[in-house]
Amino acid sequence: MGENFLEQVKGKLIVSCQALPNEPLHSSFIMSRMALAAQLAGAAGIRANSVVDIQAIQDEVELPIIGLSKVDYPDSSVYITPTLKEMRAVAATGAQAVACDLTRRKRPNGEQIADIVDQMRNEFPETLLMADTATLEDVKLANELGFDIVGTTMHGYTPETAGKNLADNDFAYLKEVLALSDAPVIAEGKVDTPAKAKRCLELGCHAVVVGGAITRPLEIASRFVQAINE
Ligand SMILES: CC(=O)N[C@H](C=O)[C@@H](O)[C@H](O)[C@H](O)COP(=O)(O)O
Repeated sequence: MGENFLEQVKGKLIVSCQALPNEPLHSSFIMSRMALAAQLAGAAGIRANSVVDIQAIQDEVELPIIGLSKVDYPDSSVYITPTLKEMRAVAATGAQAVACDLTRRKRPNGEQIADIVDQMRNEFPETLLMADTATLEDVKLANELGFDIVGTTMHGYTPETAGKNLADNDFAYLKEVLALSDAPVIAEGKVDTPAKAKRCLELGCHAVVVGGAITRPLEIASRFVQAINE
């Protein structure tokens, strides 16, 4: 299943279809239709949050899925598939890959990522593991733990990387990730134009994930309103 996923998305677009409870499009049905639009447009994969959304999307489209589960815990700022419980639940949907936060922040319940990875390899040997990283140190950790895919998902979204944008200086940070990572790199996070997506692939990324610029109309409309009001 895993190898096949990497083949299917190679050099292609993966569309992230996500809407949290506080967002206007929060609905598994709507996310499944977003995924259908992505499939009709020629995207090669979907990234989706929560077991219910993943299942709705699986019912609607044929595309392979990177699944995750965003959960807030009081004792940790890690929220993307933070514990073994969410990892198992997402893998059990049959999603081809499971993504989790791989920043070096403390995880909920004192869980250790190395233990989570060991357990997942035992229980779900077919499922690919994607590391959502923020820094080069995180990429090194992904190498050490043998993650199958490295994503730049958290770059710009941690206190350490706040204010940074993947596209800065013609993707200078992404180039460093590509040089360092043992695993195929998927560019993700603030890739908000077709030209940027194309550039990520030209630089050697295995695939590129685009989310908000395609599937978050509040974000898209706000950019227009802002530009007009400036
Ligand atoms: C930081 C975080 O929580 N990122 C999440 C990860 O799954 C999603 O909210 C993003 O939409 C996704 O990474 C795609 O990025 P963008 O929407 O910028 O194209």
